[in-house]
Amino acid sequence: MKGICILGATGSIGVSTLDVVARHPDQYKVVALTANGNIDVLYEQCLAHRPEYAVVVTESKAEEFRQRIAASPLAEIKVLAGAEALIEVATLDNVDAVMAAIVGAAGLLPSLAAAKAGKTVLLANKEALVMSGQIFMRAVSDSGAVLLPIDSEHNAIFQCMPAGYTPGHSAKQARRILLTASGGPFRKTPLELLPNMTPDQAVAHPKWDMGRKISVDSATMMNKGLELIEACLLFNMDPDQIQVVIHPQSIIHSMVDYVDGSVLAQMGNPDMRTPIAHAMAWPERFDSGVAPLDIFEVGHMDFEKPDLQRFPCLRLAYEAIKAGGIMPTVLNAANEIAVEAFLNEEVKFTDIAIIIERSMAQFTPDSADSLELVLRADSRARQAAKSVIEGLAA
Ligand SMILES: NC(=O)C1=CN([C@@H]2O[C@H](COP(=O)(O)OP(=O)(O)OC[C@H]3O[C@@H](n4cnc5c(N)ncnc54)[C@H](OP(=O)(O)O)[C@@H]3O)[C@@H](O)[C@H]2O)C=CC1
Ligand SMILES: CC(=O)[C@@H](O)[C@H](O)COP(=O)(O)O
Ligand SMILES: [Mn+2]
Repeated sequence: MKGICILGATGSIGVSTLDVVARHPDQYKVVALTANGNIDVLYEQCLAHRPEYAVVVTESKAEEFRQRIAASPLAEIKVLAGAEALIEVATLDNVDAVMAAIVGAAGLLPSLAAAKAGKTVLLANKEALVMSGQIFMRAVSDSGAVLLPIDSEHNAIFQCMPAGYTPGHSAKQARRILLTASGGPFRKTPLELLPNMTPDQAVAHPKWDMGRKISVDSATMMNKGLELIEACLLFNMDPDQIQVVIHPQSIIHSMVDYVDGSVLAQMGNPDMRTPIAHAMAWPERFDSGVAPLDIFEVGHMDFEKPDLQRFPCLRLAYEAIKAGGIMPTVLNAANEIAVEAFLNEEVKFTDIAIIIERSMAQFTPDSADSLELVLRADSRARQAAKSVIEGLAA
């Protein structure tokens, strides 16, 4: 029996993870669940899964949650508050696996703590890896942690790697990765209409049901930019070895091209329970609840080159990873600020790329060799992006 801690339990990945956990009560026991402030969903999850710990990051919500728990049949659950508590539960002795599913930079410190503690890290929180890069990968190799990709493309690539492959290493006979992308909701939208796209239109992903931030990232294709950087780190490849391919059906979740000309692909219905179950059962397999793929229903599959004029965020991500140093951290931080402003209707959809580009222009690719340097770059980039937004509004 493995103990699991789910960071970001109340989000889209967290809910899918608990769905998989519920199918395998003989293999997984929920030790800890965490939320930022969504205590209604957290309460229902506690009722269903009876964790030892529940963490609510927002202090006022944590107090409300404590009172609700105390007056319920769940009184034995220990309720912790604040961001420090995320680290505490991610490193508990009886936690074997940590699902890193907090959105954005807020997930970095607990995910990194899990890696340093030698846990099996099920990594959905791509922003944590993009912003910390080699620091994260070194923490994994130094501690002997097991790092398993949850992001559908990276999980697919991992499945297409040779037997015995460990993330972070080169697979010598693999010469290229074909990283698939749906193209998002605006793949065919006339360019002149893009500035008018609303948050509701941007989060209406054609194939995947996800949280709001990653859905906007898919619409700008910054999601693919972050995934490009994630793939360079996880599979030890140069950005030039990674070809982004728009595949609107989202049935192939990525491919690996080998030196002998073989191209291996992983396919399946677009449902995150597949990569989650794959990683949770690895190196075995177990049921995810996902229906078998109806290949006749799929009928045919299309592939297109991404248009960098339509998707400037993808170009910015290539520039950031090629520049190196703190630039991926800056890219990620500026994107988080820009997406938040867009979701709050403070800036236009097309301003997202402008904000990131103008923020990046204020930085040089200085060293990102320590956590302190990364956190400082993250904070400075957020400030830069906020100043750009003020400039746009003026
Ligand atoms: N959704 C998907 O299909 C996929 C997601 N991913 C990645 O997985 C991660 C999670 O995505 P997704 O589940 O869609 O996101 P959601 O927005 O649905 O969920 C985010 C989770 O993080 C919590 N959270 C938000 N802010 C904080 C904070 N400051 N401190 C602590 N916890 C916080 C939320 O808590 P609360 O509910 O209380 O606000 C919630 O549990 C992202 O990094 C995303 O890129 C990767 C591939 C696919
Ligand atoms: C499910 C998943 O892994 C997402 O990251 C997905 O890839 C988003 O779709 P896009 O290809 O549109 O970014
Ligand atoms: Mn993905």
